[in-house]
Amino acid sequence: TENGGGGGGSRAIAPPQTPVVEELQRIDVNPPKGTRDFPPEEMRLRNWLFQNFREVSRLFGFEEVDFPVLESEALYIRKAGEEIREQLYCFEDRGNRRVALRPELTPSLARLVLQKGKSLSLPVKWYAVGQCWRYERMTRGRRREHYQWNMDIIGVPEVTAEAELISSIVTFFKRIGITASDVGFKVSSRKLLQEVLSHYSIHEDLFAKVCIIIDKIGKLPLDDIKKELKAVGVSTEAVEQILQVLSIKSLTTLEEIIGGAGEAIAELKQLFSLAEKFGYSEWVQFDASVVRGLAYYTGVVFEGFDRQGKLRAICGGGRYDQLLSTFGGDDVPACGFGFGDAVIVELLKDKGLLPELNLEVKNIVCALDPNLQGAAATVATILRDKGQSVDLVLENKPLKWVFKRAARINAERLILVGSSEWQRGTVGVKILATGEQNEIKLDELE
Ligand SMILES: CC(=O)Nc1cnc2ccccc2c1
Repeated sequence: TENGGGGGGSRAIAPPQTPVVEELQRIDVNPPKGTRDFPPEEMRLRNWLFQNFREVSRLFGFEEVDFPVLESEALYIRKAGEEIREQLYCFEDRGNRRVALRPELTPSLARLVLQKGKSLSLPVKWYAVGQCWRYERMTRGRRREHYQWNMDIIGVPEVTAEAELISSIVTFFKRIGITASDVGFKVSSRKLLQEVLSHYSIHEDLFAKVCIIIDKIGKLPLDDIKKELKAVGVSTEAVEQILQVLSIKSLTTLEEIIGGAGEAIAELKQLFSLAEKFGYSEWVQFDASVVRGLAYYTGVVFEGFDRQGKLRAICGGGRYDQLLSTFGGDDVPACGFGFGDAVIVELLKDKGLLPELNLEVKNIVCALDPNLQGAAATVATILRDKGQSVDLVLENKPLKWVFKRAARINAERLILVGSSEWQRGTVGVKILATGEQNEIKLDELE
């Protein structure tokens, strides 16, 4: 054995064991329930999507960050009855620590901001593209993982931050061919709800719970919503008033009902005026029913929706000014969004906008007889050192096989290493699209 068995001594040599041939069960070749593999074609689409996420983040001057997919469960223990909490993919590790596969990226980002503390100069503009997890009963047959693009601005209290974030998503949509007639953004503010609740002197700490219940409007019968609201202590009158405010679709109507004195209206007016200046007015609309399903939002909230109403929300985000302080940090304003990799692909399919992405190899290099395999490797390296992609044929294959492979990998050129050419320092170059073939000196190959 490599590490040298113990030799010597008078010990008898053990009789050879009849090798125990385990019953070699074929493993399950499918990935775990609710998860996906990314074979080449799917991986090309995912890379295309992520390259667009990253290019937009670059255009907006954001820096990329990343965090472990495994986090302390404590990051996600919020008592507002969120679905994301019910479906937490959590467990106790061998060190008896309560850990979780992250269901979202924002808490990790907040943790890193706190970790960096005073060494960070604000505003911080960070983005991340990461896999997020949930554990839900497979009865619903939904996925247990997806990738999210997150963009966050830490340290800016004004709604210019939210306007900037929405602009970045509009920029992304435009890059991939989605227009304002395909999707829009419903925009509101949780401060509206806060004003209504405080008008009914409903205590602050009910606020998050009420938001989570209200986020289920459209997913649960209205009666269930009313029951849940009453169960947490909202009076019948307050429930009616809340539902009435939530049905408002115009800022002017809203002002008539709750007056223009509050912060919520002022911020929303400023946001819509900024939308004008950014040039994405036709993408955004006020809709008081948007509250989003995460407990930590405190102000403006928004979500991207498909105007045909066929799909779930494409993306969503908002202001979370208290999250860092709930983690024990200073009061630092923050806002951000999450953009999942699933609904957007369904939308692109519906709109016929999925890109045609094929493997592209410039050269396929093959030796015309086995003792030229080394020469072929030399040619491959010359081309690769020039930055050209090469599929080097690694075994002695008939030309018929090589042509078939060349077609499959979309090779532009076939480089043939033959003995008489090699003797005179040349190779055969066949342009596969036209069939044109020339003999080229090795040092003139480009
Ligand atoms: C449409 C879809 O796959 N949604 C999805 C899939 N996996 C998740 C995992 C964690 C949190 C949210 C998730 C959401």
